[in-house]
Amino acid sequence: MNVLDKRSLGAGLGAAVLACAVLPVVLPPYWVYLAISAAISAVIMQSFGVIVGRAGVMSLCQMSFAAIGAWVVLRLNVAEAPGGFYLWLILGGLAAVPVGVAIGLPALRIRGVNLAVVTFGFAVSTDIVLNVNEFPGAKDLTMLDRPAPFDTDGGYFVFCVIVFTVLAVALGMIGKTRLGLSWYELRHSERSAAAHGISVARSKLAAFAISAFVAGIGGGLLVGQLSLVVPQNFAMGQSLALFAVAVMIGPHHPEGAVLGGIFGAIMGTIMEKVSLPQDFGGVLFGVGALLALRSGLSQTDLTRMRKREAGARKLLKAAEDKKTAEEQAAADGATVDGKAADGKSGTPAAPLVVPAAPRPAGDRTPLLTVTGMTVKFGEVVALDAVDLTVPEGGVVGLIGPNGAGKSTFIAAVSGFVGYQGAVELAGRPLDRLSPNKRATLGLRRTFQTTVIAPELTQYEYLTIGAGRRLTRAEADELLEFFGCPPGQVPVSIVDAGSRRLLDVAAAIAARPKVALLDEPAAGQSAAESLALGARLVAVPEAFGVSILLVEHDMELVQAVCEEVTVLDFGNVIASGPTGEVLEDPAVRAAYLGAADVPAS
Ligand SMILES: Nc1ncnc2c1ncn2[C@@H]1O[C@H](COP(=O)(O)OP(=O)(O)OP(=O)(O)O)[C@@H](O)[C@H]1O
Repeated sequence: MNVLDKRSLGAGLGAAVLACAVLPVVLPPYWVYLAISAAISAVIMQSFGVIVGRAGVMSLCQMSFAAIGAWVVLRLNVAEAPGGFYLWLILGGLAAVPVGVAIGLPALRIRGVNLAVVTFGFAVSTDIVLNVNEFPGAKDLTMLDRPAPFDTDGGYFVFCVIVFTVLAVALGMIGKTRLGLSWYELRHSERSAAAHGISVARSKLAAFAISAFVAGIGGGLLVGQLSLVVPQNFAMGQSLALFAVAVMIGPHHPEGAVLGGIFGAIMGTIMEKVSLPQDFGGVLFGVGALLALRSGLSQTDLTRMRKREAGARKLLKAAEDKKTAEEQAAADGATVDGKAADGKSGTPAAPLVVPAAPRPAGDRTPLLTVTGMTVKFGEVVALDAVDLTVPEGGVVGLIGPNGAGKSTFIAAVSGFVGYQGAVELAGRPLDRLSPNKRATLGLRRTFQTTVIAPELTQYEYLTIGAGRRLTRAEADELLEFFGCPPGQVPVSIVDAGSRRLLDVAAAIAARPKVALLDEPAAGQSAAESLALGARLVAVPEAFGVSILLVEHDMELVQAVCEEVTVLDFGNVIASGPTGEVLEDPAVRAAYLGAADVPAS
């Protein structure tokens, strides 16, 4: 846990203790009652925080999960089950979990508005079922008695704050795990998550399960407040209003959940005081949610990000100063291929090195073997029986003009696109495996368009990529090796070129057998591209990772790749040692144009 987290935890616990000590004493009884409602709403908000705020799933049925928690608590109360309220509360949360998983299943195939409709459908069904079947104890008014010492309103407020705090700490800890970080990645790009070996299905279902548990606890707490609940307490309109608050405020951060809880609980009273209809509060939430959806970030995300960015800019500045000094020293001593580094903002020191000479292919063991790879998109034959091998410890290139099929090749080999043919990694056939399974077996890839969650720091992104918690030293070594900004710097202020390098670093962090890199030099200056080349050449020895490089930058390809395969209209038109292939008249004619090929 870093210093910032400890500070936030201290501040959060301090605020909770203060609220418990002061509010029940100074507030009039009605406001203490409202404070309980706010604390319970804050708990339910945390369930939105997991599924909406972190995983980015549009779930409109959280109050239905809360209703399940409430139903179980009341049922156990009527049955006078052993264990008492505390145990019943947990059982209510647990009872919501399988339902959460069941509702999460459609999320594996559909997303966005369609998924929102499915979850809303569940909310409507729950509404109907609840209205037809009363809650246990409603008929004969079997009320729930709050347990001592939390039996007074003031005491129950303290209990609700304790439950909120325990959940907030637990969710904060989950948020730091790879599962928690993967939710942020899912929110922005499911394919990136899969490429990092994350099971999208498992990760989404876990988010549904945990959010349902938290909502179930919230429902049970509501029973403790009201002694008996009615269907209207869990109406679908409630889910909608709280969803809007969640999107607007961002309850995946505790301060957002508290704010959301307070808004949710007191908005009605405020509207009444200013003589506006109560529903007007919902309209305000809806407008706020629309604004947040447009920017893609909630209010607490933005506030936290600004804070983090302010601190990180100093680190970036220091890195830039260091880079300038290194460039100056290098410029005093030598130039690279006659070109000067351009000092692009936000990119830290890229060592100005002359690229390593290509190494002979030798008789190395084939590590990745692709045979007869054919991919068709309708009438378009994107790949036609392509063979390619990446040897152990090798860096090989895949080049070709725009539309030749290079990205399709990477997509097919990594399991994102269906194909005919065979892919073997270290002798193991991969053809029936999903992208995330291929990734966990040691086949990583990067994308031409890099999508990295801006909420993450670079350290956190490396953790996702590595599939395990890296030591600070390991992470720093990787970032330095690839010339990325310091690890604490949030992705939100890292420039596009550096994000690509970070993506490569994250792929290598997992120490896969083979990394498929799709145009990693795009967005880099000429000097940065050459520096990247020197790094890629060193990757097999430094990290034990072989590389397939897709690039348009011929100087980089020539400097880095011992062998190269050329595609044109999905067909291999040449393959072999880089120098020979680039001299091939067929390659020059079909693809490069003589003027583009640097003399070797
Ligand atoms: N999802 C898709 N649906 C239909 N056609 C596709 C799809 N993806 C790629 N293609 C087609 O397959 C062919 C190969 O495209 P691909 O993106 O693999 O080429 P590329 O060599 O990576 O090009 P570039 O260098 O521009 O990235 C192109 O004709 C492209 O239009």
